[in-house]
Amino acid sequence: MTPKRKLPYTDPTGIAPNKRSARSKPVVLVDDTIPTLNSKSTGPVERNSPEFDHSRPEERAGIVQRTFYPPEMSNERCAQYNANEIPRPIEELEGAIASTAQSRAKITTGNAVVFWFKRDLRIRDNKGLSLAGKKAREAGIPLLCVFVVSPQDYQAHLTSPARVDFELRTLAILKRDLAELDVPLVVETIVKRKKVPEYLTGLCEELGARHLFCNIEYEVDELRRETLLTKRCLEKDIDFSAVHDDVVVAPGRLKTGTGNQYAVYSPWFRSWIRHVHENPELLDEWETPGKNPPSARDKYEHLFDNHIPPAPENKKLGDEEKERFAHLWPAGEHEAMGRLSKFLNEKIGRYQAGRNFPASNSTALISVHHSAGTLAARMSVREARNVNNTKKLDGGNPGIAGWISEIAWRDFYKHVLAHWPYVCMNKPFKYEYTSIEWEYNDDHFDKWRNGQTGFPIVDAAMRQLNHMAYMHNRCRMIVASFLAKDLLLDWRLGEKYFMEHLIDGDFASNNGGWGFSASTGVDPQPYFRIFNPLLQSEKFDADGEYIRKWVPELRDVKGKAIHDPYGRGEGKLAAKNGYPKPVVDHKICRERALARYKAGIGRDTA
Ligand SMILES: Cc1cc2nc3c(=O)[nH]c(=O)nc-3n(C[C@H](O)[C@H](O)[C@H](O)COP(=O)(O)OP(=O)(O)OC[C@H]3O[C@@H](n4cnc5c(N)ncnc54)[C@H](O)[C@@H]3O)c2cc1C
Repeated sequence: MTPKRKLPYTDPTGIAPNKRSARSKPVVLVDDTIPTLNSKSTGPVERNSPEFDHSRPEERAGIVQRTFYPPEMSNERCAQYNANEIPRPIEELEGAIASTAQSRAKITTGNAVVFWFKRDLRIRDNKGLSLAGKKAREAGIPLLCVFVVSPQDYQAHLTSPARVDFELRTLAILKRDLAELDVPLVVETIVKRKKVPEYLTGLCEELGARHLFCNIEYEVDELRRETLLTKRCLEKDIDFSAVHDDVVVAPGRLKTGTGNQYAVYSPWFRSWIRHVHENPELLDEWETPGKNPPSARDKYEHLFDNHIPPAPENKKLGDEEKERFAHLWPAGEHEAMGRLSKFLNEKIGRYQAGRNFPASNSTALISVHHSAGTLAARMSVREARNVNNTKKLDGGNPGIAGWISEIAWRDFYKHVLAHWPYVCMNKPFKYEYTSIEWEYNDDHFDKWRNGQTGFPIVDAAMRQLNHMAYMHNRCRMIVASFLAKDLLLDWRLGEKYFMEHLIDGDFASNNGGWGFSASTGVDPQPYFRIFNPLLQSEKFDADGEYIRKWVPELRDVKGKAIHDPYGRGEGKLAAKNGYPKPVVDHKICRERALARYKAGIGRDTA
């Protein structure tokens, strides 16, 4: 192990130690005195000492959830993935699909075809469902659908209660729509996530189904589960088909001239555009399944009777929250289509000019639908192209081209996740940044999450998140940068908080966004480019409209002082209304972050 050096420390509060109040006293977020699962020593060890077990704070802060996962992966193993020395979960799944293809093709149809819904909660333009429907129609047998509620998966994936509620509301709509096609939707709660494959094979056996279809999810656990299912199903004479649907272009299809994966968005995007132009069928709509034979109603009456369960105990919302989220985020694919058409008809032309300004209401507010799969990304790109004056995805109206390029970001981050699977195992894409010394300061983290940092743009954004389970993209970047660079808190604390609160929480996009902001991700932006929250605020919320909406204590602050009331002569008014002073000094923090990043990176590359 490389010896840890003492790190330069500058107090970011800018207050002399003897003048610090109890409020600014740092409190560790993790308890260093409790021995860890893999620690040999029993007493506390200095963070900078060579014996310090770096997995401890991560585990105690709940970043590495040891109930479900092993300790943090080593840099050596990340390097092995990058050197193609160990197979990636996506390669294992694709390998299992290919190696079983011949045997699976010989399986004759049984009494029914089953489709397993996951994060693809729609009937329209759903590839896996469409293929399942086609198989059933050709064999003249019914299509049956299933969704598994897995409380452990919700816990392991940090799914927010708002999102669980959205999914359950969507399932009720989906069940009703499928019933109109005489297709039942079974919604079953399986407490232990490891039991899901067994439940699915058991269900197929019980129903006499020999074909099970689903769409692929790109997180590691899910890819491994589907690999296992491919083999287990075959042992039971069931053909399990997992297909690419969540993205426009499947991961692994775009390669650089030297045959490598792209790790930078711009060249990847040019390649994505070229690929879709050359393969326009990628945007074609998948056929909606037809009606089941009339006998299905009677035969599967018990399946139609099945009810949508309430949210699991650990993901329940209060009554007021339930009402608020149902009002803000109506569920289901009809709502998604309605939102999409309204955006395309009324707003997309202004998208490029307005998308960075949080008060301008210029974006589609559609991410929850892409994320829960109530809307296919493919459908969004196709419909946007259809309202343009060219078939070129990167031409014509700049608003349309710009919007399509944002959806491409979503594809990009899924490609990154599939090719660099360790990002799903708590490691940064730039794994050599693992040794950066992060803070685990309770007080700072509390202020950040509650919108009490004294930086108006940061506080407005965090309050938007806490109220709406959503935050504008520009603000996501600002608060993420503030957490990682100004507070120097472990960026994974912020990543986790986002997942636990966003209704549109999506592992790949969230991880990608946090990696971008903390400079630990795929983006080539160097760590020394640090967002200045004041400049961001002045540039993207010049009139303070967004701040005034979310921070009522500052509603009466006039002019430019809204961005920094204590620094611009409105401190008295802010203090009278209970608005806090800045928790840190940005200039000092900037220097501290530069030193820490430099030291951390140096430590691992030394
Ligand atoms: C730190 C951070 C965390 C994020 N976490 C998530 C997340 O958990 N889930 C999520 O869906 N998005 C996430 N994003 C991306 C982005 O902020 C949201 O997708 C966007 O704000 C959604 O609003 P909209 O639907 O109005 O987007 P629009 O601007 O209308 O964009 C259209 C669609 O394109 C996709 N998209 C847009 N921007 C991005 C982007 N930067 N990365 C990936 N996809 C994008 C979304 O599906 C979005 O619905 C994150 C960004 C950052 C910086």
